[in-house]
Amino acid sequence: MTTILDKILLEKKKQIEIMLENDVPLQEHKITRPSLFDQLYGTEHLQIISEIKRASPSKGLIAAGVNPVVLANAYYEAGAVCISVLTDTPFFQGSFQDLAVVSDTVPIALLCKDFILHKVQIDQAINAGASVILLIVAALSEKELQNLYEYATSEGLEVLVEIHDSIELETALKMGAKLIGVNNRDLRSFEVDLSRTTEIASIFPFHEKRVLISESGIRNVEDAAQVARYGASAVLVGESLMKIGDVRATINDLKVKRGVITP
Ligand SMILES: O=C(O)c1ccccc1NCC(=O)[C@H](O)[C@H](O)COP(=O)(O)O
Repeated sequence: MTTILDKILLEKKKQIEIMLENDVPLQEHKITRPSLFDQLYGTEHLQIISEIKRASPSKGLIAAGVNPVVLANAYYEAGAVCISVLTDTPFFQGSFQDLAVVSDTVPIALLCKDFILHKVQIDQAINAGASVILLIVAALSEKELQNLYEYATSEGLEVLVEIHDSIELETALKMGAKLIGVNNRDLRSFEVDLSRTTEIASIFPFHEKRVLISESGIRNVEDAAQVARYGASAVLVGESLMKIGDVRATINDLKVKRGVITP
């Protein structure tokens, strides 16, 4: 059966062909944004990676007309540790233009949230001002993952490696990932389950100086508290923040105290 992830990756390959034909060169760059890892490692309180998300395959339109500059400023002033910008257009209605305007607006860590399969996308992310990229274990072979990871870090980026189960955790650990995100959403079935984070947390090597991030499906302070209790350093939140009126109060509420417990 063809899943949504298969469809996204197929479309992404077509976009990569076009990017390669257009040959946009990597610009001279020096990444000066604060390190996401440094801010998350050992944090006492859960930190918030706030996402700009206009639409999604699971929810359709969320906030199509959002102004990314206004929202990025609100996230920054509310104390988000990082802003995640979805740059995929066909499925999320985002763009590298969104990333570039957010980059011009805020000085904090900036995540290019896309389905990266080729280094040309990493070049685009850098050109648009990202300091962090996402690599999804389920979308790449181990060799591709390693090559893209090494290329991104050699260009000064941090890499958030996204996993969904213990086998993918093994892959991420083997390649030396320091920032590891558990996606609570199954990208094939859309099912969201926060116990993905608690299960991974129970086998996560916190003592090895690695950071665990819980991604997707965080709707309220109870959800935040659940993943924080198990040692997550940050949550990546999209839809709930896009729909909420008071971003400042919500981000503040989500910054609950962390603790590492064994389930
Ligand atoms: O959000 C989706 O429907 C989706 C479907 C298929 C692949 C990826 C998808 N989302 C990307 C993300 O990882 C989320 O935008 C991010 O973690 C925030 O999730 P949420 O807070 O649940 O909006």
